[in-house]
Amino acid sequence: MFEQILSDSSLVKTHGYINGEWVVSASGNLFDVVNPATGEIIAKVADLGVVETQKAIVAAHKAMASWAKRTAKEKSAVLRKWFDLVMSNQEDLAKIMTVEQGKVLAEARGEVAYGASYIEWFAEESKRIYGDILPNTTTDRRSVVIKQPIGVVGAITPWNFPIAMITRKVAPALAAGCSVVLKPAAETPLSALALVELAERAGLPKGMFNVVPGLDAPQIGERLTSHPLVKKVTFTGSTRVGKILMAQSAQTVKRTSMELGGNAPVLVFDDADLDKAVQGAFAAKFRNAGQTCICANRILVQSSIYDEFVRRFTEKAEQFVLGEGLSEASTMGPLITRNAVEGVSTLVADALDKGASLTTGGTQPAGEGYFFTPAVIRDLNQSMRLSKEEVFGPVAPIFKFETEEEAIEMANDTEFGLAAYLFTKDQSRSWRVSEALEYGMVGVNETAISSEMIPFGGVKESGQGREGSKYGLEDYLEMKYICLGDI
Ligand SMILES: NC(=O)c1ccc[n+]([C@@H]2O[C@H](COP(=O)([O-])OP(=O)(O)OC[C@H]3O[C@@H](n4cnc5c(N)ncnc54)[C@H](O)[C@@H]3O)[C@@H](O)[C@H]2O)c1
Ligand SMILES: O=C[C@H](O)CS(=O)(=O)O
Repeated sequence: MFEQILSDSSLVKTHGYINGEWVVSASGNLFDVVNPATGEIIAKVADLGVVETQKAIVAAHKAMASWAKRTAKEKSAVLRKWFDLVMSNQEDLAKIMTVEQGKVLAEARGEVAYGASYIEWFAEESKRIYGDILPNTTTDRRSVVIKQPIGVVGAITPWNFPIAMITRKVAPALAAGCSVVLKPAAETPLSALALVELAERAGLPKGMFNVVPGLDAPQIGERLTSHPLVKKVTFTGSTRVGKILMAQSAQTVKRTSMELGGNAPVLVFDDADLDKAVQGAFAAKFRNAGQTCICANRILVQSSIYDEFVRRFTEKAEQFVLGEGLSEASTMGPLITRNAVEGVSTLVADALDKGASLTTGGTQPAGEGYFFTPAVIRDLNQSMRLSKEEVFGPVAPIFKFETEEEAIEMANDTEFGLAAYLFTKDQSRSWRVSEALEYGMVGVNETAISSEMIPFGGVKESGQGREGSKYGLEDYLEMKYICLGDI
């Protein structure tokens, strides 16, 4: 097994974690965790279901009372200790992530630090939950607003950022005083289980953070969205699943936070710094082998610089070294599954069938891993699936536009609204276009826009709520108005 590459092999956990105990499935079932670079089974994890989810919810509910009695500073200290432990185990966590998700080690190390930054940030924010005293209509009363934890949080997360998508939810939930029942993606449970092991080592009380790995996501999700003790559902994943969870949550009027699908356009105007635009679009496209929700999904380039942009972008794409993420020589890993490769291949074939052309890549190398050579496609049109669908893979469709108005129309022609980017030296254009783009986040001459200090989230069918920043706690707090009469 791969544990021998770790300094602390006890971080590899294969049971669920409920109420401070490592538990096997009531059914005795296990599911395989596969290394996408080799197709090999690297672990067998307990396949938990409704029975265990129910137990986790009850434990989470009971645990909140004692956590609520701790001061903000005491909560902060536990979160800070958790942050310190994640960072001191960064290398092991990165290796666990690479073998189960595939991303190259350098990216995995970066994600561990990025995920840890949310714990650090909310360790501090836990001391900044403020209320309010409001003016009144009479002099014999006082109006007070206090903030209280919303309650037990059900969380469901994706495989593409196996640590950061979890800490971006669990850290603010704990900071706000909420307990959590998490169902991680079945493709990447080991990262989630290592995280909760470190939370336990940090002194987080039992029941405050529970992890329910399981293959039957719909049944676990149904429990989390319908149980009356769960007051909040927070989800990161596809818009398709987000809609299911929102509908299920409506039956008990749960509050939801949804971080859903994306279809990010990159607008490159002819007055842009071309090198900066190529580099920015390239980084946004190929991070995590193109498997991020804010990846450059459509690259829109003004006609006068189109050919030169395509040439320079292609030149960079041809430099990737595909390989297993543990190898320092690799600069791009595999996709998450064989199905993901087939999905990306189908999108490329559709574009080529309708008249587009490849300038590089677009092939499936021989071997057991789920690799796809980074593809650059030119001369596309709006009839092609790549103009509408989220690629979630290393394929860069480069579209041409003539005018600013046409670029904005193309960019907004999608049900998604997560992130968008534009490159221009014209300051008035940067404001004009940023305000016209129907997206929750806009990068101007920059595509590395994510951090724990910004409000991450989308509009339209990319979701609701924000994660991170000074706004991030609000999703886990309820506001209570107290009217003090007879003053
Ligand atoms: N907005 C963001 O911050 C963000 C971040 C990462 C990924 N995503 C999006 O996620 C998608 C890719 O991730 P994915 O393939 O893991 O998404 P997915 O929606 O297939 O799965 C996400 C999670 O939901 C679970 N799930 C699936 N069906 C479910 C159901 N019926 N009920 C309950 N849970 C269910 C999965 O097991 C997984 O844990 C892309 O669309 C990407 O844009 C968005
Ligand atoms: O895939 C979605 C992630 O939220 C992207 S980022 O790592 O937060 O930029």
